[in-house]
Amino acid sequence: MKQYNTIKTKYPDALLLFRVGDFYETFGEDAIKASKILGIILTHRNNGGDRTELAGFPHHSLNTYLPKLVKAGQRVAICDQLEDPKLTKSIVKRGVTELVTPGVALNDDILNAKTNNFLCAVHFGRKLLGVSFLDISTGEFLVAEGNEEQIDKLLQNLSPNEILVSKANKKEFTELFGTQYHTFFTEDWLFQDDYALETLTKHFKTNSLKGFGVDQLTHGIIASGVVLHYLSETQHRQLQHINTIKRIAEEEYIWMDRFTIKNLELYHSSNSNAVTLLDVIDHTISPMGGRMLKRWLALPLKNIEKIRRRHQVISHLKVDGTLLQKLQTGIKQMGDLERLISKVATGKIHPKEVIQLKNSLEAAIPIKQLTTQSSNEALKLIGDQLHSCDLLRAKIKEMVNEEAPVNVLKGNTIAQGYSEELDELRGLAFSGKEYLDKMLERETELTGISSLKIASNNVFGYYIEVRNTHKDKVPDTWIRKQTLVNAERYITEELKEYEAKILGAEERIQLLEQQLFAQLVVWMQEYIVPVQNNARQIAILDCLCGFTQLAISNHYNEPQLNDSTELEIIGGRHPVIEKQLPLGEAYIANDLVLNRENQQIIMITGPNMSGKSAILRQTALIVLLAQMGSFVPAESAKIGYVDKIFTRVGASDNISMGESTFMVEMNETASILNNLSERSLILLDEIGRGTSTYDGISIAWAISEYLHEHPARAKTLFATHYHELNEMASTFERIKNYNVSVKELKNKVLFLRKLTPGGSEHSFGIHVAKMAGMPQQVIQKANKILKKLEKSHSSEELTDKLHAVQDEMQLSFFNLDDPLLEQIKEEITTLDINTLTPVEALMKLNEIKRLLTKNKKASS
Ligand SMILES: Nc1ncnc2c1ncn2[C@@H]1O[C@H](COP(=O)(O)OP(=O)(O)OP(=O)(O)O)[C@@H](O)[C@H]1O
Repeated sequence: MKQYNTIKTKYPDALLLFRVGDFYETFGEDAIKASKILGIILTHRNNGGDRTELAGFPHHSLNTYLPKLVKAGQRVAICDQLEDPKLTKSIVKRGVTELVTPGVALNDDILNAKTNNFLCAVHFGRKLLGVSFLDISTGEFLVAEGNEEQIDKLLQNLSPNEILVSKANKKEFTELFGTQYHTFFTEDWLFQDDYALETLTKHFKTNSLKGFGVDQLTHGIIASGVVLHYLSETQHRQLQHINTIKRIAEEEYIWMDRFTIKNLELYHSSNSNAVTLLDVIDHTISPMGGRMLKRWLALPLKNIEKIRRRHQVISHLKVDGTLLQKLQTGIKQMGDLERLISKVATGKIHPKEVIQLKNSLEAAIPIKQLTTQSSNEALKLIGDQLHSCDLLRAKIKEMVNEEAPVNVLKGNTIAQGYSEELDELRGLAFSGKEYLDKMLERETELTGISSLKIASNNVFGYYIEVRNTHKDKVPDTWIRKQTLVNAERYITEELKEYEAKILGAEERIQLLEQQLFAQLVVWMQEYIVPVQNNARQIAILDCLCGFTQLAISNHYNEPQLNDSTELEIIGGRHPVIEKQLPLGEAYIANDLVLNRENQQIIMITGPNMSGKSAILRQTALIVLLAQMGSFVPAESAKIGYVDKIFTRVGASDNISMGESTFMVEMNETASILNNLSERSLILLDEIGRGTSTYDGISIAWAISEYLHEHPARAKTLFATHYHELNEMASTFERIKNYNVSVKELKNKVLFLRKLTPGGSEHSFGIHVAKMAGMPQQVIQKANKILKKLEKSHSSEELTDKLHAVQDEMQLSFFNLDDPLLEQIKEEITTLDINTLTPVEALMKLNEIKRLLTKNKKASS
């Protein structure tokens, strides 16, 4: 226990698995936790009067229990016996050989094949935050920096399994990013620029980080340094596969904030059973392809050329079905190249996996041939970049047995014919039977005993057994070892010698196989870079083949990307909803045009359940799919590439805890209005409905007007129940009204789901209530109340009032030509909010106030 306690104090935050003989034991608090998580029995033992809890499991079950502990969010320190207990008289030496945490895992049972397992660190700088992501199982190492929103978005997109934050920023981190992540709060001193730079340059064996193009990211570098430091702290020191660090070049990708990622249900859904976009579009067949697709979804491109290249490959493969099939057959035969080669680097690969690696590389050969011969440039490029790894494959073939076991100690790993010494020893060990048969024959003849038998047991090894009837014929040189009822067992000098030779040979074989295998693994490390590159090319190819499959099976078409700012979708569909409809029900396709000239904002009205949200979301998803490089669920689509997608859903659809839901809605919307660009696509779904009708209409009106008047003229779809907003179209030239049509049949509503020009008169909420099976009395009463209300608050009255306000206020900020207001506008627009402290902001406000009051006094 003294030894245990000394080791435990070094790992206070981890659950310590303490090897005792054939068991891993846990004590005290750890035992209570382990027994709960693993469902193993909790016992007690008295320890010099103190009662200690105890729970353990057999050491060979580590692979079963460890993943459960890590998946439950535990950091697990594995403490092993560092010497052979037989060779020591005192207490056996023990030490922690690995610290497994949710973000640092190499074990296949912990990892999810199609998902990266990122360890992340977030550094809080004075103005910016730095972030770094590292997947030790694949070798990817990424870095970025930005404001809270940008970091938040990256965290959402890359879903790290563990985040390291300095203790000093614990509160700040939880306030900004919530509590949904596994976090580990580390010592503050680690977050230092010089220490980080030293850690990184030492690892990469470079003088600076210039070569990686990340030397300017001071905060990102600090975060990256912390991540690398953590790896050594968790006893991971063989990291040759982490050979580069890449900046996440956010400016190259569509910007989506976290609300948008959530609202569009790209890869998570608030309802865990719901189907996400990823579920529908993922037709990849290799683990690395699956991981790549997630990355593409998180980071859709803006570069038209790059996007087109992906589309061209899909067009090509769609026509050449045989090529597609052949490529996919090849990809299917591959293991997880990326993770296999990482295991080579970390020295954790086992013989069977080496064979898998070889077979995977072999499967790449026909793929290389097929693609290099292709007339498609992008496919040809993939082929050219695939490395055939001839030497590596040949060496594995020569050295490792095709049927090699998982555990090298099981023997038969090194192929026959590779090592003369090994072959000789094997001959000796395996020719034993023949040797014993000969010995038996000889002794039978010499002694004249016909029923002699040679066998072995664990107690005294090889023996000769003589039945009692022949006892008296036994030579004097034999030594009696055991007496049975009907027989006696003897050993002889020759048998003992033979035994020693065999046992020696077996031990030597084991040692030699281990040595040779270890040498091979070290030799294989030369191939880390080419194999990693192959994995990347195969991942890209897998994604593109998957997109082709998707286009074929779901009838997607090629979108036309251009650098205009216009969006024209003909016959567009929602990729997820169309797959969910009951059998026989067809999804109704819709056309939609948005541009900055005459149709910038579309107000979509229509009853509940008519399909407003579906149109909004499908528009964003079609753009997103197109810019990921996929075909789209539409007859045709012309897309002026988009650089930001914002979506906001009215509060009652998006109930969040704690903060007022309306407040949340307004916060979210404010951040859109502050980040508009000419290429933004904005989807507002029922914004304003979280408050009273008048409040809601006023806010929705003001937001739409702001968007209309803003010089960016961002393309916007606004779904709303407030048909009063239809009035805006008469004043604002780029606002157009549409409705999702329904047909009224004798008090019933038939959803036509067609987007048609023009506004709609009322909301049909009561019809939907009726459809939902609300009792008849409730429906009748609601109808009566509605009629009364409509009489007393006619919506015409309301819209007249709105017009009056409009004339009076000339709300538009941008049309004001008062020189003082011009000056204030100038002041405000040139402010750099990012660098402003709260006090400076107050002072600025005070200054503006003074300007205004001075002006007022002067004019009075
Ligand atoms: N074009 C379509 N073709 C077929 N079914 C559709 C279509 N659009 C929507 N639906 C179906 O109608 C349901 C309701 O659509 P949606 O949520 O878009 O309505 P909504 O008008 O936004 O309703 P609410 O105002 O109540 O939020 C969808 O879940 C889907 O099942």
